[in-house]
Amino acid sequence: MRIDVVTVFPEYLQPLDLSLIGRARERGMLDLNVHDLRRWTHDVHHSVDDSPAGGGAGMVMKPQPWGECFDELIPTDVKPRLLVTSPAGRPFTQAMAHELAAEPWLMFACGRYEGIDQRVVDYAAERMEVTEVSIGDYVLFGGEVAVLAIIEAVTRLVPGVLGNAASLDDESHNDGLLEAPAYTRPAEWRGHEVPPVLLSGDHGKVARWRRDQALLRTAQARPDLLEGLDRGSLDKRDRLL
Ligand SMILES: COc1cccc(Cn2ccc3ccc(-c4cc(N)[nH]n4)cc32)c1
Repeated sequence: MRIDVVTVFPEYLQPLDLSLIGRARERGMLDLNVHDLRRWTHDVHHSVDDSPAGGGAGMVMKPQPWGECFDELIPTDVKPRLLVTSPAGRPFTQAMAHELAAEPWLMFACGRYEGIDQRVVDYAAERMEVTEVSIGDYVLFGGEVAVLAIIEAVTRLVPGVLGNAASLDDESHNDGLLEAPAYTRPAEWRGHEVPPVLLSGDHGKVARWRRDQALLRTAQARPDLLEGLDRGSLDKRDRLL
């Protein structure tokens, strides 16, 4: 998978040099490149913003650097899927993470200020698939933190990036439920015990306990997820809960 990120703060994306994503890049599983948008500016101040048309507070990212960036990075015959993060975007979910993990080439445009001139999105949409994405109903300073979150969620689904594939099987949101609580050693810590079933060695009982905990956690924290659950995925025991 190829990923390109365009930003005026390339140093914000340095965490992508670390840990499992960093290892996957070293191993050639991810072709991930971060580009400084100011590379496509020509004035002495390398300016990327201008006053908002129609007035108002703040500044807006001007279209010219973005257009020249696309001209250089995107050939005529092969197009990436362009993701533009925004508070007004489509909510990012685990389902979208799986959708994006199937793409051969993703490009992320990180906005700043009050956002990017809309014509950049409209121009790009004439040439490639563009999706505006939100990671939550709150407003960040810019797109970089959202892009880091999305890239983590997407790349951990790319085969080989996450060492132990089993980790993907029973994680939160994978079966539509939140994950059961996790424990490790010691069996007792400051008066808190590991639930005895987890030390029983009975894999059937452990699986049942984890399923029950996942359903209870989901019902408590995210009842909305239960509404969307395919009833067929609930077995008889589930329905008793
Ligand atoms: C566009 O509308 C805006 C209005 C006021 C401020 C800002 C700040 N800002 C600039 C670029 C940018 C990109 C993404 C986000 C963002 C995404 C999520 N989920 N929260 N915040 C915020 C961004 C934008």
